[in-house]
Amino acid sequence: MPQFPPASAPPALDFQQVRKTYPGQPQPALHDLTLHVPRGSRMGIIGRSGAGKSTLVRLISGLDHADAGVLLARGEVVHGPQLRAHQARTGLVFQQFNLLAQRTALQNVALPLELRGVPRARRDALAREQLRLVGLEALADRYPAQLSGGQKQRVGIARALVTGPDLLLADEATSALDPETSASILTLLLDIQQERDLTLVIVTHQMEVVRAVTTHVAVLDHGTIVETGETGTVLRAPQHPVTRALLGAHRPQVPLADHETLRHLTLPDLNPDTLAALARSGARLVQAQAHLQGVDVWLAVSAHLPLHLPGSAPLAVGA
Ligand SMILES: Nc1ncnc2c1ncn2[C@@H]1O[C@H](COP(=O)(O)OP(=O)(O)OP(=O)(O)O)[C@@H](O)[C@H]1O
Repeated sequence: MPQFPPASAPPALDFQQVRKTYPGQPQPALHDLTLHVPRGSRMGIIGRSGAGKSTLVRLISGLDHADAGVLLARGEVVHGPQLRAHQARTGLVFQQFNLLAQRTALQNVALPLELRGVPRARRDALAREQLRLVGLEALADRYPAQLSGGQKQRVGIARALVTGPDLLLADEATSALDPETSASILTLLLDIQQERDLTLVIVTHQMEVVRAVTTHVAVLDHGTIVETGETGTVLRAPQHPVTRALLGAHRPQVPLADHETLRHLTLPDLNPDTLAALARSGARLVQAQAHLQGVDVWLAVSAHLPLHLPGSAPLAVGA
């Protein structure tokens, strides 16, 4: 189980009743948005297209400000002089990498230090250290055009880390990558988060990203958080239709008998007892995928039988 600081420690981020309306727009892009990101957590923020994810990223990163409500970072209001301090402690990883084409990998990573006036020898040493951390030390002198998508993202991550942030914000960081590269980048982010004890906020439209790495999740829809909680809990028993729809996006296409319905569950594991209990309940295992929170299973269930699993009350059959 992940360890979090005592409840008295201020959350890494605390949004209270935040609203943001773009000029000329009748509807706010964000409204009544309340969100707590515990320190040391890995928070996934998920939502469909247009839900407000990019707007939220802009507020968290301090690139834009809210019209109403309060945004606290590490217990302090992000406003005025605090904004700079917040930005200095927040690393950003982007979907399109945002590397400068005319700079080498090393020079890209060193850029935030250069902007802060760190002397060259020192910034190059620090940038090289970050490149080593992401496994790219040997490619330090290559230009972005000479790197693969995954390598570019590793450079982007090294650049985000070079100033020593305590909060890392990854905005659709794996959306432009193929599944295998995406998995390796998520593993890297997870390793770094644990090694450096960072708070990681991952904004994504992909539920599999949430499943793979997060400890907590917040579901954004029409500019507000409609469901939030520990990832395992939300995945096991999603309460909001949007969460269920996002989870159901990977519903396997399998033929079902007339008396069967397809049921999705997240189980702590798939041990022989669980498998035997599924068989006794007349449930047919259609698909199983292991991830950090447990095992995601799709079952074909006989509509007239409740599901009995070890350690849980009988589960009604439903969508
Ligand atoms: N600069 C802008 N001016 C006016 N309206 C905007 C602007 N940026 C976003 N919006 C609107 O705000 C709402 C939220 O948009 P946002 O880009 O934050 O959503 P998103 O969840 O990031 O979507 P996507 O996944 O498609 O990128 C949408 O209705 C969008 O049309």
